[in-house]
Amino acid sequence: MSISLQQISKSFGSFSALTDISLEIPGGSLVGLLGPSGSGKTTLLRIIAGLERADRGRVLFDGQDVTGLPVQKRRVGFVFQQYALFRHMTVFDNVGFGLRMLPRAERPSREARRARIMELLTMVQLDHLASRYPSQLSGGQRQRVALARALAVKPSVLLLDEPFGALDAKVRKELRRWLRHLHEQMAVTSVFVTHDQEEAMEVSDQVVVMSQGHIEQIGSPRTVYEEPASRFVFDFLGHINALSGRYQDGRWENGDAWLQLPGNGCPHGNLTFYLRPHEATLAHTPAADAHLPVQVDELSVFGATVKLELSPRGWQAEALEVELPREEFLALAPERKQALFLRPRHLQSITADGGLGPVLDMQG
Ligand SMILES: Nc1ncnc2c1ncn2[C@@H]1O[C@H](COP(=O)(O)OP(=O)(O)OP(=O)(O)O)[C@@H](O)[C@H]1O
Repeated sequence: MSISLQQISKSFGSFSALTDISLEIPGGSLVGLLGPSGSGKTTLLRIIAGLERADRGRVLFDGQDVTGLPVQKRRVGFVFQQYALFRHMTVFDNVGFGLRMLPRAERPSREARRARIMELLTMVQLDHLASRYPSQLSGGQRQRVALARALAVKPSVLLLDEPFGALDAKVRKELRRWLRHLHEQMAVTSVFVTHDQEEAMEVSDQVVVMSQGHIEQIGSPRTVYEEPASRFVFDFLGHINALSGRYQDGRWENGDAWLQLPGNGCPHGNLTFYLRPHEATLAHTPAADAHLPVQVDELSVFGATVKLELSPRGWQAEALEVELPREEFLALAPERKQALFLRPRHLQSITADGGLGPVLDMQG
């Protein structure tokens, strides 16, 4: 079932929560709505569900206008962060609840319901816990029951609002992979809300980045990360280091720090660069084209890349963060408090009006 949102706007009193949102969600895809708190993700999800009415615009399911249809008639399944399972019902009865509530004409027989429930419980790998009560399950298991329950009535659209938000990091990661896998099996059009970049990037076919009630960018995880359409997207997806200074004729300066940049494409005057942590190297001596003295504050020696927190020496910048491949880190063998030199490989310039300017690649 494809979903088409056409020029959706929604205000709460004088506050505009969504402004002119248009979005095409292909049938069978898994779309992540990503944005900071208050950007309108949940409101948009509720409008798709029919739990909230838009002030303007239309919602279409497979080309059919469902704008005026109430939630019960839209065949949507939900999973929320704190999905309250029925505490007095077993896992089996929780999953079967929606099926029992169907109008008599649509309700499957007792045997068919039982088969469907067991099929779903097997799919979420909880068939062995069918007779437990929610209080006897872990948080991750409860969310899997919630998901099985949402899928029981064969929804045409599955909506998930921060489904793993309340769980610890390890369980979240497991459930993400598992949701991806489940989605591949079921191919039900799914929209999920998250403010966690990693989650959106790992799970979604398409990411919709939202800010202040509008869409900043729609694209594959790779596109939004590698080709951000705006400064907001660049900033929001992953950590950035901001290097601000004065630029003239290819040379950028800030206190003792300077860069001799390729080309001469930036406007003279104040100029800020964004630098991703993995797009820089560190050395014991400055390079011919980069003199950015730093001191090592913290090292996080965990996994295939090593994260270093640095502070500038003799120039002004917020604390800097650099990620080095493990071999590069071992060859450099830096220690806390050690003085080193930072060399960017790839810089994104920011224009005076706050937009994205030219990208500069340092030679070599
Ligand atoms: N029923 C309501 N009445 C008044 N304001 C509301 C209502 N629902 C949402 N808002 C406001 O609309 C804005 C968008 O809220 P929404 O819940 O959609 O954001 P969100 O991106 O999902 O945020 P979060 O990640 O914190 O859940 C917020 O500023 C919120 O305070």
